[in-house]
Formats: sequence, C-alpha cells, structure tokens
Amino acid sequence: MNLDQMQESPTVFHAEKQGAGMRVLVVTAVSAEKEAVLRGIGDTANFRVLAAGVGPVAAAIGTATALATDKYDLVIAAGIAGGFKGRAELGSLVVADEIVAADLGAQSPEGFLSLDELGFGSTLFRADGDWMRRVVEALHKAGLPVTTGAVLTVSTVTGTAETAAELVARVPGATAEGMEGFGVAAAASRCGVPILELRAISNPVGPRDRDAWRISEALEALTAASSVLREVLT
Ligand SMILES: O=C(O)c1cccc(C(=O)CC[C@H]2O[C@@H](n3cnc4c(=O)[nH]cnc43)[C@H](O)[C@@H]2O)c1
Repeated sequence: MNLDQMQESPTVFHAEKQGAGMRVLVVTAVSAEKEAVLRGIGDTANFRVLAAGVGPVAAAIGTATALATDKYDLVIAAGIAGGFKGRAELGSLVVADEIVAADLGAQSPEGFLSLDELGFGSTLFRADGDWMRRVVEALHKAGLPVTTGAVLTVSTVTGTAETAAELVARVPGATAEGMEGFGVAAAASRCGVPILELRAISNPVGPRDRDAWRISEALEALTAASSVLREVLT
C-alpha cells in the first residue's frame, strides 16, 4: 500500500443542515469526560458523544470511524486539560483557536524541528472561526470563565517546568495542553467537517503533582460548558 492509499478518506456522509437540527459529534478521551458532557447536553438527539480513548491515535481512529458511519456538521474535541501558567486557570474553560501537535517532529542539537520544518506536512489545524465565536460568546454570556488560544496536543503529559517553557517558546499562543485534539482534528479535516476543541482545566502544565489535579472541578466546568453547547448548537 502506498502513502496515497494509506491516506485515502473514509466514505463520508455530510449532513445538509447548518442550523437547528445539525448533527454534532463530541469526542472525549475517557468515559468520565463523556458522562460530564452528557450531563450538560441532556437528552439531545442531535449530539453523539464518544469516548475514543487517550491520545491522538485513539482519538483519530474513533473520530474517523464515527464520521464514516454517520453524518455530522461539526466535530468537537472535548475534555479536561492542563492549563499554561498565567493563561488558563484551574476550573476555567479554553476554546481552541488553533489545535497544534506540539511534539510531532524531530529533536536536533539546534532544537526541536516540527513536521512543517521537516517538510512532512502541518502540525496545525484552525478551529472553525464562526462556531468558535458563537460558542465563546455564549459561554461568556452564561458567566463561565473562558479564554481562547492554542490548545496543544502532546503524546506525553508535560511534567517539568523546562518542558512547559519549551512548549511556550515553540508555540507562543499555547494556552492549554491535552492529548487528543490534533487526532480528532486530523480525522475531521480529512472528512471536510468543521472542528472545535473545548477544554476544562484540571491541572497546571508543569512539574507533575497528581494531588494538585482538580478533576471533579474540571468535569463540572465541562458539564456547564456542554449545557451551553446544547443551547448554541440546537
Ligand atoms: O482519574 C480520573 O477520575 C479521571 C477522570 C477524567 C479524566 C482523567 C484523565 O486522566 C484523562 C486523561 C486526559 O486528560 C487530558 N489531560 C489533562 N491534563 C493534561 C495535561 O496536563 N497534559 C496533557 N493532557 C492532559 C488528556 O487529554 C488525557 O486524555 C482521569
């Protein structure tokens, strides 16, 4: 099988509507995140919420499989995440303007070389601007603390201050860090479906301190945000 065949798009069905009745696929990593989203959106037939697994590969496979079997107008990568110091506080929400695969590339004595610099493709997907603005506006209106910025996708959770600083130097707009957004975005983009990423901050990005993770608070924030999603998207 050559590279073109490997990258062939799955059969994709596109829904026709862009307003009421639109179909939304929400992709989380784990079932606790899925349940948090479901508590917020309630009994809403036009949403499907999928826990695809942790990491960009599981996320891409789950998203591509869902898009190959059903019609969707919008895909949302959602879950908890680490927040970069001074940019996203614990318990707050981040809506991605850019979704960046921050550790996809090569190390070199001169520093990290991204996939773009290596000439092998792009490490960035842009979120759908219109839907992003609508969602952020509604979250603000609901009184929820929300910021926008780059959400990084990493395969290894950052565990030192040095790596956190390196990532900010690499991606100046870095606001939050998760492990799935780029995989979800890659699958959605290949299928021509707009993408958003919504994260609730459970921990600071930096020296690993699992006791400092505020997962329940982040899941509550995800539920509150999901209830706003339902209002905006139905
Ligand atoms: O232990 C639990 O109850 C629990 C509940 C929900 C989620 C988890 C996870 O550990 C999910 C892993 C998930 O979290 C994202 N995440 C959160 N913080 C970071 C971070 O600092 N850097 C990278 N990823 C982070 C990530 O997207 C994982 O999928 C546990």
